[in-house]
Amino acid sequence: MLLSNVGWTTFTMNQCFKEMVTASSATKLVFSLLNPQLEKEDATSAAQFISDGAVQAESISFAYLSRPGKRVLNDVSFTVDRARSVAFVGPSGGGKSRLVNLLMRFYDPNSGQLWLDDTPFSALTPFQLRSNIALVSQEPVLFRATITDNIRLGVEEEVSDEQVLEACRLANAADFIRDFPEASANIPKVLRLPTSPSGYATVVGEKGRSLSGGQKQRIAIARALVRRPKMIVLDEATSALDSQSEKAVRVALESSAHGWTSVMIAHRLDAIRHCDEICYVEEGRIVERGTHTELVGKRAKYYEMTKQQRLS
Ligand SMILES: Nc1ncnc2c1ncn2[C@@H]1O[C@H](COP(=O)(O)OP(=O)(O)OP(=O)(O)O)[C@@H](O)[C@H]1O
Repeated sequence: MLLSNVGWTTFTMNQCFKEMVTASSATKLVFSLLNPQLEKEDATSAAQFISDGAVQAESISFAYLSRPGKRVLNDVSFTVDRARSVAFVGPSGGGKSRLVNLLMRFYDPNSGQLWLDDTPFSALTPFQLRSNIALVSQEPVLFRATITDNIRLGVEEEVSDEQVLEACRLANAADFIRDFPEASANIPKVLRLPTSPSGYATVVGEKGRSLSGGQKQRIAIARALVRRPKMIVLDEATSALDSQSEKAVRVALESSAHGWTSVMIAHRLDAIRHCDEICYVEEGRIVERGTHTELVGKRAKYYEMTKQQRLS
């Protein structure tokens, strides 16, 4: 999503990555290519911003420049307290992904304001914001590098092997990674995990071609977790998992157990029914909100969705 938002083609990125050896050098290059301004801000800015993980949207509206007359978000307000979870559901085209775009500050709202704790988004640099919020999208971008390097990608500070393993365990990825062959002939020793040499040193093909959709999604979740974010945004991030695997990830990621805040978007209601609050988004507005039980009790739009999915 980030790549498409700045207009880079996959072809260009592939060219860049052909000669890459380590993820850390790749990361620096990617970030500077994607947004030179970010690097500048980074160098001159601003203290690191450490959030509690509470987010608030106050009457936000948004329209694309190409369609100024059509508000894809219209007077949307919500609050997610620290370590709580909120889900956005609703029909296709309702505006859920636009909300994620605003939360990650890929765009700014035309009116209204978003807050991270008590600080308006507009007072934070993108770097300050994104170092607190990790996004996992439906189709994560993986690079031709080892699984470990794909997971460590973008993290400036030291990430230990144990942290990588723990993140993979939570993301329900540890088992399939352990069973992968190590493509040892081509891997410099320095890239191998001493604690678990097999699997993690496997080089995934370009764009993660050698992995299934569900495996890519779980690696992307592990990548988000090693950043130790205050907030995790899951945009259809488990859509390719079977229901057993999705449940394992969901239980492991419970916000209350880890202290992070989660924002989830999903079409499969099974994946979000446990959230503290569920918002039904339609035509750019939140038209229903409450817990799963409350919304089912309303016998309205959310309830209809549960019926379509045969969910009780
Ligand atoms: N780049 C764009 N320019 C103009 N309109 C856009 C653009 N991207 C999305 N839209 C419009 O914004 C509206 C909201 O789209 P959005 O992707 O947020 O919906 P969604 O609820 O996430 O849908 P889905 O569940 O299918 O992912 C849609 O009407 C869509 O056509």
